[in-house]
Amino acid sequence: MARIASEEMKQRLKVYFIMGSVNCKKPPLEALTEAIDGGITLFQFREKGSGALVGEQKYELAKQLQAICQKRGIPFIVNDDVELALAIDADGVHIGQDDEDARIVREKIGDKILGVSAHNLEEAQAAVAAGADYIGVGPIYPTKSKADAKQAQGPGIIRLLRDHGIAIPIVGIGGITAENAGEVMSAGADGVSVISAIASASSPLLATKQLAQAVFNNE
Ligand SMILES: C=C1C=NC(C(F)(F)F)=NC1=N
Ligand SMILES: [Mg+2]
Repeated sequence: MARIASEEMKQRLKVYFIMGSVNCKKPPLEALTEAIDGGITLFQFREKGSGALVGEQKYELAKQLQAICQKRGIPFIVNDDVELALAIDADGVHIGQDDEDARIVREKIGDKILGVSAHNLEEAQAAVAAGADYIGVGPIYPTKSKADAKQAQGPGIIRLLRDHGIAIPIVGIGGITAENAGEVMSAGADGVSVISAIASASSPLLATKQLAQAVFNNE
């Protein structure tokens, strides 16, 4: 299997749903099914925060969510946990600046998708050099989903990266909703990623449709 092409990565990043059991109003399997029906293009399993599952329970939930994604042709990305990603043969991993070094992770996962969080130009340049397939840039707006989130930077950070020649696929993250997704895309992002906008919606199906509409109206 070869590395994912940049163009395909950009298409996959359009409507990127990130979720774990602690984020969901509905049962996780239901929330994911509705999000897929609503048009997400990529999924990340992020089992993190107080009350998150660990060990066997985390493994089982990952397998169940992965099975739903595989049936519907949605790539399955695992956050942080490279060993879990390898154990279940996930489609990729996402790592932050405080996780394992991106170069080491790239060696471990071969041609699987590698996403790296970046908060500034230096981190973005380092992620490109390490062989990332995409970078997650943010938090764009204030977020409640990540307890240790950095200061929100606004969509201008994405424009700054593009103006400084960062051409790698970029997904914005942090407090993104159907209302502000358009300006994130206009700033030069290839897509938007969300947790609570879909996971805590009373209708993840409707929330996803509205978010997808905002993204595709501003491609
Ligand atoms: C902290 C994160 C930052 N960005 C992303 C993504 F949207 F996938 F790029 N995922 C994360 N878990
Ligand atoms: Mg991390």
